[in-house]
Amino acid sequence: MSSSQVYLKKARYGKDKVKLMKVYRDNKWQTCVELTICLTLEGDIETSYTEADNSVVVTTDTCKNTCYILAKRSANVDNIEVFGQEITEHVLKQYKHIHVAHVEIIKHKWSRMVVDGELHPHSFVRDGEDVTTTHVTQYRDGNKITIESSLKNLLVLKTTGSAFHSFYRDEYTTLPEVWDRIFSTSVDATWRFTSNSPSVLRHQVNFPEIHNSVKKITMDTFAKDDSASVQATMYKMQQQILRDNKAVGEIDYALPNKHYFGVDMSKFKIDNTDKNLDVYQPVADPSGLITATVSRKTAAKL
Ligand SMILES: O=c1[nH]c(=O)c2[nH]c(=O)[nH]c2[nH]1
Repeated sequence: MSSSQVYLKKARYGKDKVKLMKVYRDNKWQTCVELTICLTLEGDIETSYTEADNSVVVTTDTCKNTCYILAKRSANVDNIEVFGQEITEHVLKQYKHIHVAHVEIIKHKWSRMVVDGELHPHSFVRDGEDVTTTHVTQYRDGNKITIESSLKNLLVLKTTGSAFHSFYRDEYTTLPEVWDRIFSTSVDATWRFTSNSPSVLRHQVNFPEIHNSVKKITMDTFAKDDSASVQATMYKMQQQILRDNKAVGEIDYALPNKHYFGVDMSKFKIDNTDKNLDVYQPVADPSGLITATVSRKTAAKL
């Protein structure tokens, strides 16, 4: 293939899996924040690919150093959307040929320990594999910024209060209708903010409060809803989140339906059905996968 037939359509590079821990010390009380960061850059970098011109390359090692140095200076490492913006703003100010900065941050969970019935000042426990994340993208063009944040891997289960019946049936359908089943899922929720004003996003949105609200609404709705299906329960979560969080423009959910099927004990003349059903087989795969995006008809007010 001659070189005239191809062109560099897209290019983006940087450092992934930058692991970082910051400890804030306030007299007796200490707080720790553990992050995994991916910082990637776009801009006038084509010649590094097409002409082996490294003069335009801000090294991936520099990207890593930038994360550590800004973490050292920042009072906001815990507030991942704001810390992400601090990094994107720095990159666009420092490197005039870089036009888009992406920062993806995963915040790992360290919850304060309760020891002898009291919160401990400097000991923490990983009490769940759920994480919060953000992806901040800042563009030189128009000073535009987008922020997409998530709650991931929140594993939940309820032993009743979930049914699934009256679904479409044809000659391919074998699933029995159920009025009472186990419902378990691993929540993956992603919500978006968009603004042409980075300073509005930075100063007028309480990002940690929104993370807490998404988690609380997800768990409250999951527990309280008399679920007709994963689809219907999910939509209730999304509606409530948009109702309570005016800065959020749109929210996606992806909920795997982690099946627990009753074990067939009829061969042993044991009734493990209906009211006698209490032994289940968790089935890792295949799992259902239910997704939806719920958006505002008019843009979020920011
Ligand atoms: O809540 C559910 N939604 C489905 O679409 C579905 N499909 C299925 O087999 N079980 C379920 N459960």
